[in-house]
Amino acid sequence: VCLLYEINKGKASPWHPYFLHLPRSYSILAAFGELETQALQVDYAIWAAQKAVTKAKYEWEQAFTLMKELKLKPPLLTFRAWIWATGTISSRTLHIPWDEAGCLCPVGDFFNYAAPTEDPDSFENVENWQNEHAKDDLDIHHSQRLTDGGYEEDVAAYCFYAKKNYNVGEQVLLSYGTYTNLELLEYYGFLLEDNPNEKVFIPLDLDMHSLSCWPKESLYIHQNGRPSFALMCALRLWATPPRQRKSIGHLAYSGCPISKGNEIYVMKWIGKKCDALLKEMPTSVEEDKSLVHLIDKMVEYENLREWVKEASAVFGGEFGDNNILKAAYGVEGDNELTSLVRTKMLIDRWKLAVQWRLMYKTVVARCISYCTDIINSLSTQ
Ligand SMILES: C[S@@+](CC[C@H](N)C(=O)[O-])C[C@H]1O[C@@H](n2cnc3c(N)ncnc32)[C@H](O)[C@@H]1O
Repeated sequence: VCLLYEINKGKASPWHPYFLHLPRSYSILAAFGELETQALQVDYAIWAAQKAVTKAKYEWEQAFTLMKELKLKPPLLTFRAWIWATGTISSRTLHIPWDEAGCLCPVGDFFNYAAPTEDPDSFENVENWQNEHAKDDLDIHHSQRLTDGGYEEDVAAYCFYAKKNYNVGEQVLLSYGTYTNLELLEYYGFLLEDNPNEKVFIPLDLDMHSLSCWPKESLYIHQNGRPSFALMCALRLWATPPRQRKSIGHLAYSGCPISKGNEIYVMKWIGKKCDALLKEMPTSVEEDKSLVHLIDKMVEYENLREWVKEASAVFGGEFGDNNILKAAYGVEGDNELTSLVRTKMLIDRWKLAVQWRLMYKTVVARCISYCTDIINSLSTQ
């Protein structure tokens, strides 16, 4: 509300020059329509998008009376304006200790994102703990200075630190935190093709959850295809006959294989599950790759209809019933320019959704290879 209120002041706002440089739109999940949401294809991602839209609508409705009382101009009262403000806040604010809303920081928000490669608190880094602690003790001041940025009271300024030596002309990147691709989409409206913090969730049976004490969010597959520490523990325990679970449960919880047979059983289960998951998907990895390529090629077409015609000859499904055209041209009262801008934004979001599911499937496929390798190596031992 504060941001829209300030925008409403136009040139009279001291923030006006900054506002002129802000993006016109965001591809955050809350901006996803039905087409892009369904294009995610995976249930939990679809739910995340639907939840983001519902939450934004609810918050907009809650703020509406106040915004009317503040006499905001009608375009600033719309849901689109609300999504824009939400996107600005979620993708550009910096953390400050005295206000949970964070702050907007002109110039400070110029830094693009680079993923941190290691989460020091993660269970996945168990082997590194000892070394890390030793290093921390020796080098505590140094490591503190290696934080990317933060508000520093002594200088009353937000300070940023380069975490490596950059060459002239090289882009300086900042870590905003550890995010999966779905989280990056939700808060920032982009994703990384190579995200070391990606987590892929596969459907598990109820008893797998109830057997172990691991929270649901810890049962996932890493970007490199390896099942997470907790997922392996939970499945090893689940694959152990109930009467033995108590006596050898400690092995599972410490992350050790229980037996060769148990390990092969678990790997086979994950491999089969992943294989079935890929087969159930409406499109394959290869099809998604071609679709991303085709979307990129779209800029070469002068006319969207022409492009859709060609694309629907290659792909049935998503182009069927002229979904894209309907979504792009379906808003009454749009002039040609508005319609063009709207279409471009829609296609941007749609591409992100296709990229997201492609990454999901790529990780699932990597997991199948990982499981096969383990099974092969255990079988020959
Ligand atoms: C705080 S701004 C960073 C500067 C940004 N280029 C700008 O001024 O709009 C955050 C936004 O930049 C974009 N962004 C940041 N890092 C990115 C990356 N690694 N790849 C693609 N887009 C990125 C996303 O749109 C994100 O919402």
